[in-house]
Amino acid sequence: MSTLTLPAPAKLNRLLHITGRRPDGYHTLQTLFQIIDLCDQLTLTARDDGVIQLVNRISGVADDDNLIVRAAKLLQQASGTRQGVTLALEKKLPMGGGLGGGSSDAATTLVGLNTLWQLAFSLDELATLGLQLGADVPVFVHGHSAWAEGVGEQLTSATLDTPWFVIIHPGVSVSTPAVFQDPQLTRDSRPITMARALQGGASEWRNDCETVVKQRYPAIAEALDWLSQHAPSRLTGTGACVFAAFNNAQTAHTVAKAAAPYGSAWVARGLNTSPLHDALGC
Ligand SMILES: C[C@@](CO)(OP(=O)(O)O)[C@H](O)COP(=O)(O)OP(=O)(O)OC[C@H]1O[C@@H](n2ccc(N)nc2=O)[C@H](O)[C@@H]1O
Ligand SMILES: Nc1ncnc2c1ncn2[C@@H]1O[C@H](COP(=O)(O)OP(=O)(O)O)[C@@H](O)[C@H]1O
Repeated sequence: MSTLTLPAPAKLNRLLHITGRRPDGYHTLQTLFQIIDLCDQLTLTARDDGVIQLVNRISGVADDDNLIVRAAKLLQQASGTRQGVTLALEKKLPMGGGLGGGSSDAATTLVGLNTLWQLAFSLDELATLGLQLGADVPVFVHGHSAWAEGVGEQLTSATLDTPWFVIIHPGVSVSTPAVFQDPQLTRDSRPITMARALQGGASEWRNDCETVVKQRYPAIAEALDWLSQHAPSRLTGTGACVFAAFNNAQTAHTVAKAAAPYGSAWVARGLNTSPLHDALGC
């Protein structure tokens, strides 16, 4: 097997609480990550000359900064393998939208190359490597919806409901560092247990970044206010995407169609296991 074509799914933060700030400035979080069936697609072709080659560039991202190139180099270095890879990424997920596409692309690279290069790293080892690339990489490496703590790396698998989500990208780009630096950000939410999060009603199912993000980006506030007329709606991550859950596909498609004035809209199904892991049988 010298070529693998694999999905890199997106995630939603069904809730996101900020519980504190570490001495290094990073914020401690509690979040419920849900994997969804909206995916990028990555084709990895093994090569024996050690070269890591990217065939299609992402506009605005230097090749050496592309998370799939960084993930492949990291794994090559960690394993000492002399093998290389040609990487072809079909990008469907909006960048910087809080859907975790870049992190998921990196995770698919790590998990896919582990198979292609026959390295036998465990998922825990790959997740630890992936954390160097971004806080959201470990959940995609483990491939299950999860309760996350710390900066998102302390994971407990969780089984969530699997509704159809309407996701709207209001077309603005959110600066994650600016949101986390905002003096008005709520950063003292009381830590809760996973059981409480899963049972919790509307008061727990909130995103602490939302107030600050709505103030800074009126287009996001407008999309949230509009979507909230149809179902309870929230921001994912630090945005820019907002989402709401529906219990049937038809209603979700009707709402997504009507969302056009507020941005690009998608319908995606909530999942508990990652299509990446389904594809590899792991
Ligand atoms: C908050 C989440 C939830 O999923 O947002 P999204 O990225 O998905 O929107 C993520 O954990 C984001 O993690 P990650 O994507 O690795 O964050 P980065 O872009 O590297 O963070 C940019 C900057 O935001 C701040 N930052 C980020 C994460 C965190 N837990 N505390 C922070 O204070 C830091 O200043 C950091 O330098
Ligand atoms: N393969 C990649 N796909 C997406 N973004 C990437 C990739 N490689 C590097 N990046 C950079 O990572 C940033 C965050 O990407 P992404 O994970 O899509 O957003 P978010 O963290 O908001 O969910 C992008 O704005 C881009 O500059």
